[in-house]
Amino acid sequence: MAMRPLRVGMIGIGTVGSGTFRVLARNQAEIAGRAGRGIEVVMVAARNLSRAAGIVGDGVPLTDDPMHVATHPDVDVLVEVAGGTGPARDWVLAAIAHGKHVVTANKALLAEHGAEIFAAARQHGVAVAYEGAVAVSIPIVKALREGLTANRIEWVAGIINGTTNFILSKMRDEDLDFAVALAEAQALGYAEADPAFDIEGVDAAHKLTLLAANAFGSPVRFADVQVEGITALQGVDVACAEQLGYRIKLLGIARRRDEGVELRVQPALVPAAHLMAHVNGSMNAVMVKGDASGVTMYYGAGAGSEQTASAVIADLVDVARLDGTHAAQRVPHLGFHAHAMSELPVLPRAAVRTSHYLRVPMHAANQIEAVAALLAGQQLPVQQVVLAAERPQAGHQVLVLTGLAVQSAIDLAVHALQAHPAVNGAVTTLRVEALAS
Ligand SMILES: NC(=O)c1ccc[n+]([C@@H]2O[C@H](COP(=O)([O-])OP(=O)(O)OC[C@H]3O[C@@H](n4cnc5c(N)ncnc54)[C@H](O)[C@@H]3O)[C@@H](O)[C@H]2O)c1
Ligand SMILES: N[C@@H](CCO)C(=O)O
Repeated sequence: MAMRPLRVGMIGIGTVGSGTFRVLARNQAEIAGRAGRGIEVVMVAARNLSRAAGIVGDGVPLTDDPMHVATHPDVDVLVEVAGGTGPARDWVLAAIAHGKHVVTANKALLAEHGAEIFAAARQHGVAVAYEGAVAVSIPIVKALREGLTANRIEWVAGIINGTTNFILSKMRDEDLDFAVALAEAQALGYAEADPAFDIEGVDAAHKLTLLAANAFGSPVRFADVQVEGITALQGVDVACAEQLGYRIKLLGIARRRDEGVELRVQPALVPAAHLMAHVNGSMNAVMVKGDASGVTMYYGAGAGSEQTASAVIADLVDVARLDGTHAAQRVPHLGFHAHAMSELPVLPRAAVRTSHYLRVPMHAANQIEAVAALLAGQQLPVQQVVLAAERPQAGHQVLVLTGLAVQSAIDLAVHALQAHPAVNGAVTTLRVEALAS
């Protein structure tokens, strides 16, 4: 006997919701063939009901009350694609309490309330699936949680925000102004409702929180992520990085060290020859280093309507296949079973060890020696000290690439440089990431 369709209640029918509705309808037969049964949207909550009707047609009941969908007996699985954290937490917890599975693309919700939501889901034996929340079209949660389960994961690093990568690419390739590039990303549906989440690195930090938990078996720890966005990044550094053979990318990095884990989102220099340097526009890429697998790399769209729908629907297919199994027993929400998860100390900023780029503005030309002598006195491992190419308005600049050094040593060197009479203004520092081993 054919199984009855999986009945979906959806909250939000904007960029992601409308894409999900469209792809579910277009690929109905393939999706049902994979899921073992049909997947039907039976109810949608929207703010603007007439706009929603234009997307879903007459056949799907609409409401402006999300809680009605979250708790309705005809709904088997709640798809939360409205965004935000406060009300979304209430809807999701209500759905779980009513025995419903949840699929969400809302990384802010899970980064902030994941511990509570996953605990509730375990208690009620339901799934909370969130592939669409991280690097949308790339099945990276699945890769970490299922494909790489043999490994002790050493690090995860990547470009995990489409909007900022789009802006950086436009600034570099088309010399487009930051604000114009951001407006374009918003018009294309890539940016968060509040784009400060993208450009300040917060969205990438939300995603990194979920990746790190799946990689290391540690609870979601958003508050511990060191977060730096791209708003303070200057065009001159993009050009100077190019001169040195690097490109600047906003990276999320979670790395296991002997003393603890690094969790950080920062603009960083990546070697121009590295694959990561060639991830452009709204594309994302994630690298994972496992002790057995070695380095693996995943590439795909990082934002967009149907690109995110692809992941949301994959989660729905997983739910459709559960068929009465206790969801958290089949695949734990964060890759590890709850009893096997453990807190890991997070390294403070001062203890993070990487190579660094320094741009030192000088009063006069040809003052490389002054900078080199000062850095030698600081016992900083220096790999390269060169003059920046002449740029009108940029003044005289010396560029430095260091070897591996902890942040506290860099801070001391910058302090000393700042006090040097030959130095003319603020020294800029950025991390350099080899992303090699
Ligand atoms: N846009 C992307 O590329 C993308 C990718 C991955 C994840 N996400 C995440 O997916 C979620 C939705 O993003 P989006 O881009 O589709 O946003 P959106 O603004 O395009 O759509 C959200 C929709 O939800 C509706 N909504 C909000 N609050 C509501 C409420 N109380 N009741 C009924 N409807 C409500 C809004 O009116 C809007 O139509 C967010 O959590 C976002 O972070 C977005
Ligand atoms: N605003 C997000 C959407 C995808 O999560 C981004 O640009 O990456």
